[in-house]
This record gives sequence, structure tokens and C-alpha cells, in this order.
Amino acid sequence: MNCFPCCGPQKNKQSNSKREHGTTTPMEVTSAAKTPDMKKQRGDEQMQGDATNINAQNFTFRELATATKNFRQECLLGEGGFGRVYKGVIPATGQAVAVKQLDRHGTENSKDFLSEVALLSHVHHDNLVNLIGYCADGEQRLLVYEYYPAYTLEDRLLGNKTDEPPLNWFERMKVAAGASKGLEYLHDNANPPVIFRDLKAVNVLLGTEADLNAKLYDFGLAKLCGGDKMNNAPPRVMGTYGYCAPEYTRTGQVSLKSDVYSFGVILLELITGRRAVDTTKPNEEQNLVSWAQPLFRDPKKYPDMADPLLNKHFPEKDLNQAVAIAAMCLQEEPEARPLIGDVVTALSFLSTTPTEPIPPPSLPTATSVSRHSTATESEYESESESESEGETSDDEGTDHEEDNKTAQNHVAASEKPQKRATSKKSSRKSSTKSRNETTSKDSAEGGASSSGKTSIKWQSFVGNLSQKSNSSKKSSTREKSQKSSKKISIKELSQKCSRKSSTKDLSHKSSRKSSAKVSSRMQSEDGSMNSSHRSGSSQYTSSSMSSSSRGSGSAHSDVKGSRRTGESMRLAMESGDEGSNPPFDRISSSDSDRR
Ligand SMILES: Nc1ncnc2c1ncn2[C@@H]1O[C@H](COP(=O)(O)OP(=O)(O)OP(=O)(O)O)[C@@H](O)[C@H]1O
Repeated sequence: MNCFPCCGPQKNKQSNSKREHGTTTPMEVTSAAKTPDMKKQRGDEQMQGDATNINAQNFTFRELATATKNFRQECLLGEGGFGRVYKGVIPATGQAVAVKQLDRHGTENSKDFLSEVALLSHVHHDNLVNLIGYCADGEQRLLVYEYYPAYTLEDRLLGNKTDEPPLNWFERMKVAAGASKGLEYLHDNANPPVIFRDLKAVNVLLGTEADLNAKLYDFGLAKLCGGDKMNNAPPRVMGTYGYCAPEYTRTGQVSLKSDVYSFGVILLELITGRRAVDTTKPNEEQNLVSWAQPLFRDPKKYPDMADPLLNKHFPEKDLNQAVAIAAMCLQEEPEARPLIGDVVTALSFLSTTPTEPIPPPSLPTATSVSRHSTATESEYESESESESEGETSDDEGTDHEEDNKTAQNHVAASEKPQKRATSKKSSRKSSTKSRNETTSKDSAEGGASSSGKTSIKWQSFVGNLSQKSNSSKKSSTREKSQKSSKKISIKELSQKCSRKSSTKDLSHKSSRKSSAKVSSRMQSEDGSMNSSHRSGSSQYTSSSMSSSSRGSGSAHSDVKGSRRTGESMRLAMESGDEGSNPPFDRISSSDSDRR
């Protein structure tokens, strides 16, 4: 679909912490996209896989022809940028498969092809469509995937191609969470990490209506990134218009963070029910991100961003936070975008269905609103969301200031996902200790680890939030169900992003004057201002992390470019603070913990 070639200078980034920064240099191993030059550059020693290391079945062409009834039209599932996909059944096993017959562009070199297959054959995750076999007979190059009988997200959400009712809010968040987990695996667990490069709604397959388990596919044709081995490779943009990160479109520079951007577009599609690009809309609304960017700056408009088919049936705080996450992912500066692992954490919480029934979204009828006319205000009423949270406001309000400080104090050297899991289990006692240690370490290191990755010190935050959860006598049903779970404030995600942005770029752009202005303003208004000592340019972090959003709009009005997005994101979070609720939800570190 809409793939477009583009050339431009590619940065030769070398870093010991590429994955942490999300700016790894891509390694061209995409068979379909490889050029002869690139093949030479890789050299034998760079071939990370070969036929002997392939963890997938080697099919003959004849076997696959039999499986697909000679590639008959009736078996054709679809055709994309890399070739045709056929449904088949492997005669020997009866297994249903999807056979992708690659176009013969750059796939002739069997060694390269096998090398790629070897790499992909080791990528297995519940949220990825797994590669189970391949064929490299003569000039034929085929990839065999598990068959996943499902609509694509495009069909189900945007295409009106199904008879199913519109996805409700929590189903959408579940799809987003699942897709983010698949991407997280590619980024954090695959070795070398895989940059998807062309993540979009049609590359997300949804499971049955009952489970709606999102699976990403086509990552096999993404380029893999494996360090500096392909630094001189000519860039080639293979993304899809509307989903491509700006730096990718401009320069061909690809990174894990460009995937995060594409994911942000998908999340925005889920929230708004709008396509990434919709030429049937007025000019100013055709590009989803361009349409959304100004709205990110005005949290009051967030409810109007929601898909009218949701009929306002969503917890408004959740909507604000989902928009905030999308805004974070869509920041102009790649460094300012979150790591996908942190997005997973946030979305895992938002996809948790409250125990109270959720009103179904409206079915599209003749009388129902068309997508994105402004829906009639019909407040989402959930006892758990409104009453209980309102009741707890006093406790929580105080607690939240603590939270804010904790969040600020615990942006620390990040740990690998495995380490995170360990740290989540740590006790509150030890977390207090580590918090102190972290704070001093951060002060010395400017909040970044030696690897340069900034992230959340989970364990201390977990302890802090658990304590508050237990001390709150009047908590909502949803909160109760989460008491025992490990939690993290979505604010931290915001803070982390803004700190990255701050330290990397914003410090150069922002004036101390405006920083002081914003800081003092926030401080005087709510008296709970946390210190902004971490970075001279982290005023948004600091101010936004405080428990009030009042007046923040004007305080930020002089900010430009990507900072606006970050600011908007924080405004979004703060808008969850309307009334007496805590300004930010606490995000469970793992929904599985609660299930
Ligand atoms: N493993 C699979 N199981 C079930 N259906 C699949 C599978 N893989 C692909 N399909 C179907 O085949 C269609 C074509 O897929 P393909 O990857 O070729 O194209 P695309 O993703 O629509 O476009 P592009 O390749 O340009 O991203 C998809 O729309 C999907 O419905």
C-alpha cells in the first residue's frame, strides 16, 4: 500500500545504547528492498543468520503450490507492497498458513534471503504473526506464516468492511495494548532489534471478536537493525504516507522511535476512528496527525476528538490519557518520544476493563452521527469513575503531590525489561532506599544512565503508590481491583519524554526566563510545585507534574514545535484532574498482574 521510495542522507550513528535511545541505525536485511551494494557491505561476517540457523521449515515450491491450490485466485488473501498473500493448507500437517510470494526485487541472492529468514524465524510472540516456514527454490522466494483468521484493524475500525458493531473504548485500548506489546518485542527482545518501518492499521490483524488479540505482521519485510554494520547503506523510505515519522520521510533516517511514531498514528486512529490519511475529508482534516496536533494543545477538545461512534462512552480521564500517549508518540523529535516499553505499560492499564459494565458504542445507523461531527454531550457515567474517585479526592490529592515528587525523583537509569520485571516485585522498603540512591545518582548524571537511557525507577514508584492505594479508604472499584498490582503514574511517561526532549533539544531552545515564569506560576497557583532542578529546560516536566493544570495553557503559549506536543500531552494528563480527582491515573505495570 502507498509505499514510496525516498532517498536522503543517512546518519551514521554509533552508540552503545542504540536500543535504549531508540535510534539504532537500520540494517538492511529486507530481501525485497536490498540493493546489490548493500549486500556487499554486509559481508559474510555480518550475516547473522544462515540456513543452518533457521528456526522455520524449509518448504519446496511444489509443497506450497499444492498448499495454495497452485496459487489459485480463490486462495488469494490480498496483495501488498512485497507480493501476494495466499491462504493455504500444508498437506502433511493440515496446518492453515498464509503464503507470501515475494516479488523478485532483491530477493535473488539466496544467502541474503536465508539470512533474513534465519533472523525472523527466531522472532516469536503472541502479538506477532509468526513465520513458520520459507521457500527458496530457484528464483522463488516465499515466506510462510501462521494463518491468522482475522480482520485487519483497518477493516475492523475504519473500513466498514465488517458486520461487527464498532469497537468499544476498552476493545480499542486492548488492541492498542496488544499491538504495542508486539512492537515492544521487536524492539526489546529480538536480537538484533527489528525496526518495523511500515507499521500501519492494515498490518495489525485482530483475533476473534471474543479476544481481539492484535497481531502485527509484515515486520518480516521490515529492515532489521543490528548496530553499525549498515551505516553506509542508502536509506530508503518504505513507510506509508500518514504513518511515517517526519524524520523518516525527510531523510530516510529510521529508528525504533520512528516505529513509535507510527504506533502513535495507529493509537490516534483507534481513538478518533479517523484514517491516517482520508482524502474524502476537507483539506485541513485529511492528514490525521496534522488535524490532531492543534487539538493536542487544548485538552477541553479531547472529547470531541473521540470517534463519534463511541457515543461518548468512555471514561474521560482514560480518553485524556490515551490522547496524551498518542501525543507523546507523535512528537516531532524522535528523542522526545517514549520507548515502546513505556507505552505498553501505560496502555496495559487503559485496556483494563472496569468491573462495571461499559455502555456499548452506538451502532452506525441512519440517524447516528457521521464520523467526527461533534457528538451530543452525553456524559459517560460510571459510578466507579465519578463517584468513587470524587470521594477519594482528598486523600488522593495529597497523595498525588507525593506522587509527583516521587515521579520526578525517580526518573533514573533505566533497566532492561527483564530487570524491570524484577524491580516491580521489590518491596516498598527497598524502594525507598533505592529512591534516595537514585535521586543522588540522577543528580550527578543528569537523570540519565551511563547508557544515556532515561526511564522510570519502577520499584520506588511501585512502593509509593501501593502505600497510597492501601491508605485510601474510599477507592473506586477499579482502583480496588488494582491495589495489589504494580503501578506507575502515566505522568512518569510524560516526564521521561519531556526530560529526554529537554536534555537533548529543548535546553537549547527554551529560555530560562520562560522556564522561571512557568515554574513560578505553577508554584504560586498550587503551591505544590516540584523542583525543576533536573534540567534547566525541564520546566514543563516540573510544572506539569504538579497537581494542578490551572493556567498552564497560557503559561505554555510561547512554546513552539515539538515542545508543544509534549506540553499538550502533559496538559492532557492534567485534564484528567478535573474536579477533585488526582491529576494522573496510576498505570499498572502489567495488566497480567491483575488477571
Ligand atoms: N498471516 C496471515 N493470516 C491471515 N491473513 C493474512 C496474513 N498475512 C496477510 N494476510 C492478509 O493478506 C492481505 C495482504 O497482505 P500483505 O501483507 O501482502 O498486504 P498489506 O499488508 O495490505 O500491504 P503492504 O504489504 O503494502 O503493507 C492482508 O490484508 C491480510 O488480510
